[in-house]
Amino acid sequence: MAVAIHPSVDRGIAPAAPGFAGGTLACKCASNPVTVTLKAQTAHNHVCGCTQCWKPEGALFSMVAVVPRDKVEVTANADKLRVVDPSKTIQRHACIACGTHMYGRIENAKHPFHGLDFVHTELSPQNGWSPPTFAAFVSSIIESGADPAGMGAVRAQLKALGLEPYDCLSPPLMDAIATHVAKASGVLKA
Ligand SMILES: N[C@@H](CCC(=O)N[C@@H](CS)C(=O)NCC(=O)O)C(=O)O
Ligand SMILES: [Zn+2]
Ligand SMILES: [Zn+2]
Repeated sequence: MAVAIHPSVDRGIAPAAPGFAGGTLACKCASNPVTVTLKAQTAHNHVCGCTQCWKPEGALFSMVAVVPRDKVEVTANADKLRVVDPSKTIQRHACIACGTHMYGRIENAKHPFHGLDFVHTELSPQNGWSPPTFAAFVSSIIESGADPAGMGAVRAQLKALGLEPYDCLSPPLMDAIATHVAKASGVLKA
C-alpha cells in the first residue's frame, strides 16, 4: 500500500476552479466553530512536513497555502482563537477547543512573506482552491516520529503524486526569499 501523505492528496488532487475567488474555513468543533472567510483564491499551496504546521489526525504532512492577510477575516467565534507559540515567525492562530489552526500570520514587516497569511483549505466546504504543487520540509517529518528508513518510500510517493519533495521550500520560493534579503542588505539593487 502506498504511503499516506495527507487526506487531500491521497485519493487524487482536485484542480483549482477557474475564477474561484475564495470561501470559508471552519474548525473541527461540533458546536460554535471558529469560521474564517477568505476573500481570494490561495497561492503556493503545498504539503509541509515541519513540526509546526497543523496536520489533520493521523496525517504525515500538513497542507498549507497563502492568501493576502487583508483577504482574511474571522467571521465567528474569534474568542476561541489563541496564538499557539508567540515565539515563532508564523503566529498560528488555533482554536483552543479543537486545536485546529485557522490562520498563521507573520507580524515582522521585514519578513519576505509579510502580508501573506498561511491557511489550510481542507477546512473549507468549497471546492476549487489552488491544489498543492510541491512538498516542503520533507526530512522534518522525522522530528515528529516518522521512521528515517521510510523516507525513500515517502519521497517516491510524493513524486508519484506530482509533489516534488524538498527539504526546505521550493526553489522559486527560496529564490524569492534570498532576493528579498539581498535587496534589503543592498547587495542587489532594488
Ligand atoms: N525542522 C523544523 C522546521 C521548521 C520550519 O522551519 N518550518 C518552516 C515551514 S512552515 C517555517 O517557515 N517555519 C516558520 C515558523 O514556524 O514560524 C521543524 O520541523 O520544526
Ligand atoms: Zn474548534
Ligand atoms: Zn510547516
